Amino acid sequence: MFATAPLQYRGVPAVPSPSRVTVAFLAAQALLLAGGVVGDTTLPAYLVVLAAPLLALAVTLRRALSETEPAVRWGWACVAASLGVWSLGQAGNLWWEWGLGQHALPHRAILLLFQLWAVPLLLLLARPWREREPHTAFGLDVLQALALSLVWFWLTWGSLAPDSAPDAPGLSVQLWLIDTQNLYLGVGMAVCWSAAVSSAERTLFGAMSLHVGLYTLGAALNNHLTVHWPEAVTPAWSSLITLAFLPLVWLAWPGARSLPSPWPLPSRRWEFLVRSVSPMLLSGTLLLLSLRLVRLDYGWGVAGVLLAAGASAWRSTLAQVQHRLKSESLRRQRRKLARIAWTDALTGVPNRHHLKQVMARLQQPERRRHPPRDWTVMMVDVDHFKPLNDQRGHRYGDACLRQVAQALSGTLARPDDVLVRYGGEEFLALFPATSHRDAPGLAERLRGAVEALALQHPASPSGCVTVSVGWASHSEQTGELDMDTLIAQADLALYRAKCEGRNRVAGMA
Ligand SMILES: Nc1nc2c(ncn2[C@@H]2O[C@H](COP(=O)(O)OP(=O)(O)OP(=O)(O)O)[C@@H](O)[C@H]2O)c(=O)[nH]1
Repeated sequence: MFATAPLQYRGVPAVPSPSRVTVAFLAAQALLLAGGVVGDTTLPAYLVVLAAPLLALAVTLRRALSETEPAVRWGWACVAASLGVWSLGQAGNLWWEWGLGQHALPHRAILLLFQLWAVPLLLLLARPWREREPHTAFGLDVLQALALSLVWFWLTWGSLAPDSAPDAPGLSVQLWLIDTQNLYLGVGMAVCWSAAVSSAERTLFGAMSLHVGLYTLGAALNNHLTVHWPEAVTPAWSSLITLAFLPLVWLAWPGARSLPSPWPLPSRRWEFLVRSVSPMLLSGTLLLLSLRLVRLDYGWGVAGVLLAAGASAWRSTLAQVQHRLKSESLRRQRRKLARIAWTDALTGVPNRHHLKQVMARLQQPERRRHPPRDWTVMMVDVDHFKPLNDQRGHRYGDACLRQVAQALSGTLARPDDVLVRYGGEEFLALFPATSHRDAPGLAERLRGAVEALALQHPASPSGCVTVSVGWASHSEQTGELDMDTLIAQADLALYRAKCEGRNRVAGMA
């Protein structure tokens, strides 16, 4: 009987479930911020808002380390990196407002950190999933994602004075730009979610769609209310942005159940479309935003346009090169497979499939205009092969077959002559443009070549391995060539040679 109780590992502490951790976090947040435990000061709110992404960072990093699918591992690592940058921004906020007592817009560097949060997420969206790419393409993607974030930063905050108050005129336009950026990332994640194939991929993009979606909503509410209705936004309310990070804690928890998808499994065409378009996402968006930036800052705008154009040109060149290399290697593999498929593994001479190929080639239109007038087919069979196997073993029999095949091949003189292994110890030789006048001499050459090998055969009357050959010839004057009939006639002739005592040739004109 096997024990059915769950195994207990001594010394390993029980791992809490993601639901317990999330609920505990929310309870702690509620205790801190509601109930008047700490009043309405900003410090606890800032600490809670810093704790949530740090917790999500720890969980996603652990998930990245334990993930087995390389593409998904890379994805979780990107998420962890973005959470790290966001946490830095939040720490900056804390220092700015609580440490320095500033209540105007945060320092530019802090705003920049909140913008750079998007860089790893842009890279996550732009990677061609599961495809290996050269390092240069990745380097260019990193450069473009950075440039895109900087351009976005420029467009959002560039025109605003550093010391603007939270209710400065024109600020709401900037906030709409932030919303657009968050929405862009959220829609991107949802599209990737809809094209995800494996359950690990679906969990990653599903969790990120929830995270970015909630973050977009929370940030929009927070930012717009702060500008238009400042008294409504207490630190307790704005700390609810933590809700955006908790789905990551829940879903990225190693071993957590995978997220059920609201979409049906993607069709091959949709998956293909999303994966093919995503690498061009960065260049396209950078180009559009840089064109907008040109009006504000000509130099940087043009630099952005050039980077986007150069990167997409480089990418398409790489794609061309990769395509050429792949099709070249496919062609080589196809040739190799064809060689394997048409060659007899034991003797190394062509097999029966090859015979069909040869027949098709000889009857190609350009050949049909001047087809060979005469054809000869020969069936060659090793004599007394069964007793040879019985007395000397199959290994010796195989070695003899190999040598016989090589000797027979060696007698073929013209490029169109073919020798194939037709069955166990039976070979077929096809001689186009060979008439019944030349056939007996050729057949004798085949027989003699094997006899000359002088391979020991204790059960043969001659003491060595011999073959019998039956030949049949077809001439143009006798009508259309029917290869099956010709082979059947050569077989009959072989039977005659066997009956007449073996180690001889017999034919049918
Ligand atoms: N070692 C070896 N034996 C093979 C192979 N293919 C077929 N054989 C053997 O070849 C033998 C053919 O036997 P038979 O058809 O009776 O012909 P035979 O003994 O040569 O007699 P005759 O053709 O009448 O002279 C069988 O024992 C097969 O097992 C092979 O690839 N390797």
